[in-house]
Amino acid sequence: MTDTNKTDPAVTLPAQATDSPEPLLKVTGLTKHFPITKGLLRRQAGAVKAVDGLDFDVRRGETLGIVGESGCGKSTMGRLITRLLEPTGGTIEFEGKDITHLGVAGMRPLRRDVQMIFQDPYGSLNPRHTVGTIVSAPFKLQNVNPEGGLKAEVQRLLSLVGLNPEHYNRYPHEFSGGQRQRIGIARALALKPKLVVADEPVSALDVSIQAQVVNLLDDLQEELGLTYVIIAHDLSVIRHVSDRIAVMYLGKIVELADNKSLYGEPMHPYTAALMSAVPVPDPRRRGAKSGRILLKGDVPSPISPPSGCRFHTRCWKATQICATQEPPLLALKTGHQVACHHPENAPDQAPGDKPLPGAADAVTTATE
Ligand SMILES: Nc1ncnc2c1ncn2[C@@H]1O[C@H](COP(=O)(O)OP(=O)(O)OP(=O)(O)O)[C@@H](O)[C@H]1O
Repeated sequence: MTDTNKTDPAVTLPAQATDSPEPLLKVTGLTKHFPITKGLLRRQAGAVKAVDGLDFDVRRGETLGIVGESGCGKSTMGRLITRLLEPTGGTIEFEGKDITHLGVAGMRPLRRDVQMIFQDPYGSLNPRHTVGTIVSAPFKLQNVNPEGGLKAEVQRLLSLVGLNPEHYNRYPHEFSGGQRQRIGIARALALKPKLVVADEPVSALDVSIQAQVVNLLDDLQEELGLTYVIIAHDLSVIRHVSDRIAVMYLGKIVELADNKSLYGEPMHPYTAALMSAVPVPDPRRRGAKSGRILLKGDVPSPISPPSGCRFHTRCWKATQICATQEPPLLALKTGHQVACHHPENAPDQAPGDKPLPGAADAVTTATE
């Protein structure tokens, strides 16, 4: 089956307000430690520090991209802010209301406002249910009777995401990967949410289909005034969709900036390394000496992360202070925060500090 990215221009939902100065979501000191238990008595022997003190806002109408290597805590963060996971510490405020520890009943109205799109468009759809049943489910769960009837509303949503409304009675296996992700998007948008958290929404799709789904998300945002948090390990997807971007490393945000500033003048050495590893698509630049920074070694374990700056064990700029003092996330330029003692493209925060032995060998550089 072919995948189309056409949305029906006749179908619109009211746009949500985008001019309020209050952030839609505010996260302070957000932490999630998964306990590791041992023995018959399941004594706690340690913890996986998956998310370890995050501070950020999501503004109305924006797309905040979250990027970082596998295991840095992106999905855990997504599940915390949608309250699918209970945080260990910190606070989550949605429209100024503290929702950190709301129970099932308290969360009920919020379930309409905050929706999640998952990575695997097949695994997240029940194969025994028709598309009609899948997209109707949020209405039934929330006891919502749409004007004009449920079937008409579901068919309207299917056309909104570029699917044929006649396919209401088909099953997920009858659709392509991209179309299945569109079904997941229709389900997420059913109750007109204010915030949509998409965890790797295109990484399971063929590259040729990825752009179509990314463009659909873009179109729907404009049409419906949605606010997105998009989680991805792929820097080019994040660059394409995001207004602002948070870079995560081992459970922490190491850099947070607007798209242009982050890609134009990255400040954290980790961000610089991530970006220099992205292949250059422009054939004219392929032959140029781009000086790619190749990080050596693996990401350390989140069970016992390195002291001080968590990146210091892989950083070519690391000095004594990096091993002992955790750098705070500071705005070194307007709208550009970084947690680094020795940032790129900004004044050194600890000039004259002694380099750590072997730091210079933490990377190799490659020229193409
Ligand atoms: N339920 C859990 N119990 C124990 N550890 C967990 C649990 N969920 C996640 N983790 C661990 O927390 C850390 C962060 O995982 P998370 O899935 O949030 O990272 P990620 O950046 O989304 O990675 P990926 O892109 O591979 O999904 C990892 O070390 C992971 O093994």
